[in-house]
Amino acid sequence: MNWDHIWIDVNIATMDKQSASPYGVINDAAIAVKDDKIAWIGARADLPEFDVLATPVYRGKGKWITPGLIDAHTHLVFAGSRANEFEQRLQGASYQDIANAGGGIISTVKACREADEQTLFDLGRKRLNALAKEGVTTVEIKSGYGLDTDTELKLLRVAKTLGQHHHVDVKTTFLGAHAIPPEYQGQTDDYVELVINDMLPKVIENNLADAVDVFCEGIAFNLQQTKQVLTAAKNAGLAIKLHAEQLSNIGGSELAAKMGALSVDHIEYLDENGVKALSQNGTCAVLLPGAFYFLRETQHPPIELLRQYKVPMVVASDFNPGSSPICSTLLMLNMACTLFKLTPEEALKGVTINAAKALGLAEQVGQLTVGMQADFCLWDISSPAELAYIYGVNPCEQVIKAGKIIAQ
Ligand SMILES: N=CN[C@@H](CCC(=O)O)C(=O)O
Ligand SMILES: [Zn+2]
Repeated sequence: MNWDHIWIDVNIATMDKQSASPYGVINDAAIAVKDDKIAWIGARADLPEFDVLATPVYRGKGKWITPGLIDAHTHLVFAGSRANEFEQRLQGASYQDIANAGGGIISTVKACREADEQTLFDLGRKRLNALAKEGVTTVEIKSGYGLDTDTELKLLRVAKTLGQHHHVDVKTTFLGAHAIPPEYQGQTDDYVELVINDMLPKVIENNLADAVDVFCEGIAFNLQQTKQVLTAAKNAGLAIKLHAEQLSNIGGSELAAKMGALSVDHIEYLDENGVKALSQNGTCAVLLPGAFYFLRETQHPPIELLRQYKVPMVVASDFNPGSSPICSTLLMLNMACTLFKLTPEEALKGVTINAAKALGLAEQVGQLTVGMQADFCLWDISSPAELAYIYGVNPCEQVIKAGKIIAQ
């Protein structure tokens, strides 16, 4: 066998959906890499003969390998701080009160319009580095803090450039319909027209986005406006997804699922009809425990129904300055278990195999099987459940991205 390198003396949580064992575990395993792909994986005892003199062999000393983590929902390119709003909320103001008074998302919009690309890039790189250190190898980044054509394009360009300069793969999402900008107050339909007829064509022309998202909510865009944006995106051949049912239930998830959305995200207020729609259309449910925690929400997402209807559950950081200023995908595993009662295995699926599906990457990443991209991490843990159990001492010892060993 002619491989680039091999890992032995490791236990592997493959997250292989065909495996009968929890986490797809293979104990005393080996994994071989050729080019950017997994060339062989299995029990070490079954490892075929290979050229021992020509192939570097790395020993994991009994540690664990998992797929590289995937954060399927972030807003990590932004400028400014909203610590003042954090203080206001602690004194009793709600997230909606602050948004209605012209703060919230709009306050970050002002900061992003003023920031130049280099500043946004530097801020984004720091945050991407923080995620990467904890084993993240793929991340989704949304725009949505520009709300005018130039700034939306600027944010997407920065996100794309981050992906080109970093070993972490970046998928970009155009979220022009995130909030109504001050200059369009009271004219939401006109703003939607700008999103569809000016921003979206330029996003497409410059190949800046893989998907389109909308914040479908009482304080943002209604069902009809949401449908218009998602239809335009679909017609242009882009994937669609939705911020939905975060603060109320206005039926966005059902609409998006029926339109073939990859995912609906937040979904605290999702009801059984909505869950059924996700199940029937193969739409993922993206759970964002960081926002639930930071906004001290009380309405829990319908985890039991999602299980019952076998909807793939994804766990993501939603890293952003307003509702989830927590730049750690790993911490989300713990929060998904403590706040939403996911099992550690469900949580880990939520940042690997299911997160890959939510980004349309199920054939490339998210599980460790032959032919998949060689994105994996070596962890200093004694079982995979430890990734969700303990937080604060980074257990990520090594990252392999597309077959390359990344200096940690
Ligand atoms: N819910 C809408 N958008 C973001 C929050 C953005 C912000 O408050 O800046 C979210 O996913 O939570
Ligand atoms: Zn979000």
